[in-house]
Amino acid sequence: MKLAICAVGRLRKSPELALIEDYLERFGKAGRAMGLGPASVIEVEDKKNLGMEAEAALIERAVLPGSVLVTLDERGDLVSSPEFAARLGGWRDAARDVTFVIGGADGIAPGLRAKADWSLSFGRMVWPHMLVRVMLAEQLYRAGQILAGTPYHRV
Ligand SMILES: C[S@@+](CC[C@H](N)C(=O)[O-])C[C@H]1O[C@@H](n2cnc3c(N)ncnc32)[C@H](O)[C@@H]1O
Repeated sequence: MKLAICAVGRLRKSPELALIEDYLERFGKAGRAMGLGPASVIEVEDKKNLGMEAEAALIERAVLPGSVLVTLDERGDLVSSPEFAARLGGWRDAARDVTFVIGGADGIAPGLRAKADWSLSFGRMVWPHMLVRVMLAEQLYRAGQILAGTPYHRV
């Protein structure tokens, strides 16, 4: 099962990048024995600044073929970490790859949002897209730990 985080904009060397790399590496290592992952980051960049629709076209080209399309959106579903883990486990059991899409400064174009299989919210507040990448990477690692039954996740 492959996972991709498809995001708008290039993340340069930064504390956020270090966190993302760390969580995704740990997720990949722990997930190998469970058929979870690996997870990679695919960055798209609208160099001409043509806006949300142009970004959406770039994102659609980068989506893993045949994958479950999940948009990260403050208007999406609010779920607990165990619920998120259960979804991930279900996709794994169904042999589905998953692409998570994080929008740029203007968000995700409505047309692309309408194509999503699921929309996930990290709360009703709007977070900077670089932080959303970090939060998603951590939740993937956490989900792997929940599915593995380790004590990392405590309620
Ligand atoms: C700065 S936000 C853009 C917000 C924009 N006003 C909009 O209408 O979507 C950039 C991206 O971060 C993600 N994001 C921001 N806050 C989020 C939240 N609470 N839950 C899930 N994703 C979020 C979304 O993918 C969003 O497109």
